[in-house]
Amino acid sequence: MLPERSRRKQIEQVVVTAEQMRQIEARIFAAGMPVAALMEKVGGAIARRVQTLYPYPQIRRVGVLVGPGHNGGDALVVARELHFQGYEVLVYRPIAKLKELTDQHAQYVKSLGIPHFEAIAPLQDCDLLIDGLFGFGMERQITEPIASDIHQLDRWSMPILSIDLPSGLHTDTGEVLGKAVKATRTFCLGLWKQGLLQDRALEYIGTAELLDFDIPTADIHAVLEAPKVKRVTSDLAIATLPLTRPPVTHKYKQGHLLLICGSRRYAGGALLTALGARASGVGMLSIAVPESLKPLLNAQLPEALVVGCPETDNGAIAQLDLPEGTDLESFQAIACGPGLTLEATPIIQGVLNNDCPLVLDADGLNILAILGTQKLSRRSSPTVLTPHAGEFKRLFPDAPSPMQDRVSAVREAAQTSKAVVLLKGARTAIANPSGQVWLNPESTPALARGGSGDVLTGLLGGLLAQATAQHISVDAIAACAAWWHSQAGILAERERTQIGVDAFTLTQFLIPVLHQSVG
Ligand SMILES: NC(=O)C1=CN([C@@H]2O[C@H](COP(=O)(O)OP(=O)(O)OC[C@H]3O[C@@H](n4cnc5c(N)ncnc54)[C@H](O)[C@@H]3O)[C@@H](O)[C@H]2O)[C@@H](O)CC1
Ligand SMILES: Nc1ncnc2c1ncn2[C@@H]1O[C@H](COP(=O)(O)OP(=O)(O)O)[C@@H](O)[C@H]1O
Ligand SMILES: [K+]
Repeated sequence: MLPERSRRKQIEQVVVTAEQMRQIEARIFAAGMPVAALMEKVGGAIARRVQTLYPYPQIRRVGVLVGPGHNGGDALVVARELHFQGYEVLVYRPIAKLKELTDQHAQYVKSLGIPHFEAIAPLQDCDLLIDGLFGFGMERQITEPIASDIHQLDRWSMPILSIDLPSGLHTDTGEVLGKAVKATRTFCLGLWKQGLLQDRALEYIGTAELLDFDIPTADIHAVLEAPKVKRVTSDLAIATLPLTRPPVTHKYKQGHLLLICGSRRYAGGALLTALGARASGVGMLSIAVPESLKPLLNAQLPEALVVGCPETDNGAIAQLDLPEGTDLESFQAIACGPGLTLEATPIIQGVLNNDCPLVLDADGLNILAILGTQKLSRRSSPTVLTPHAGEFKRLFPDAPSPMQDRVSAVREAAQTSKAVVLLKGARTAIANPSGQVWLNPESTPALARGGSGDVLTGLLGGLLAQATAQHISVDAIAACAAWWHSQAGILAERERTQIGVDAFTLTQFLIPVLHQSVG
């Protein structure tokens, strides 16, 4: 038996599809756990949590939405338990034919005098709704009259608690199947369902939490073979950070990062990338910028080695002018792209042909889209691409749309390009060429602001440079950078409101949030 804390840490990292959850459940039932006993255990846990969050008598009237499957069965157990705790419970049951176990619960609940309604209107005056219409068995579009009834819920103002996932969402892709419940809270049962970590599901989920019901870890491992989908938990990210150094070391042993960024037109991008890199703790930071940006960078980052490069007429880098005795392979990592403009194409060609771990962002990606991602498969060092959805579509026009199933999109992009791909968004998704996917579970729309991606590029470059000697996988480093970046956004939002998180401010929260997270 794993100690509770360690078990909790492990299961918080696991992400499953509906099919994987079915297989895990099937193993538990085959081993002898009665289905009815598990439903009782799950329903009981939900009911206890409801009583904590929505205590009687502040909340008196609870409407329970019951579907035909075991999601509805769970909801009926909750209905019964809340009834015995004094709540006034009403059941909405739009589908008459129920699965056997669900039907038994429905009969018993009815026998207790809890009213059942086919229409939604009688639930209008409830203080709380519990949504047990459909869970991971949701398999087709929601049709009338249920679609209109769910639509009606949007006009009501009481909180809605969804069991497992908001009814109407596809468990894996987060797609709305016709119409979906907009929950205030979601209690995800047992293991995180992949759909809850997809951008397009976010406005339906509300505050999500995992309700553990003691799935044996052996069953999880038996079903989830690598490559897996993992949630980037704080524990995972912190374990990847270069937090402690050996007592005897020197700056070049702590990684040397080269940033190549900026143009006369986009000076700020270079600065934000550099400030992100600074926070990473990288031992040595070199920054190649057009000559005219050198004074700005020197003034803001006195510790960095700023390399002023010859410029094109428009103020882009015309060629890299590295110091005598230095070439691109002298660095542990190179990060380039922010603010370069398309005139820097020869520079990108140069870094692609070199053997050094590489992060490409912004114009680096726009140039790569023109050159073609096939170029990457010839590289012997790792490449990380950090596109937002627009850049992603230009780079990978044949991949699934990043606006839809982001897990499939990022996985296919990494497999075809042989790069680690970090697809930015509300829930950033990262994949490596072997199909491993990481999903960053927490962030804030405060980050949807010009320049915040540049900060991530510098931060990631700095982490990559420090990790090259440590044999940490590049996708784990990218996941760690995404986690750190969004946690800084969350802290900055808390202290400064959502509109107070400009990209420069974000850089100022990278170290405080780390300090807070690692204690
Ligand atoms: N055995 C148990 O007691 C456990 C139950 N759990 C609960 O069971 C749920 C999964 O149960 P089920 O597999 O029964 O599936 P669901 O309860 O999610 O729904 C399946 C039922 O809905 C019907 N259905 C699907 N889409 C429909 C649509 N668009 N319109 C009308 N009907 C539709 C199906 O024909 C089926 O009868 C989980 O989400 C969870 O709530 C598990 O979480 C924990 C273990
Ligand atoms: N709605 C959102 N919720 C959370 N994070 C977001 C959201 N929108 C954008 N972000 C994050 O903000 C950053 C924006 O990066 P990017 O689009 O490259 O902007 P820029 O190029 O202006 O720096 C990414 O890290 C992305 O994940
Ligand atoms: K549900």
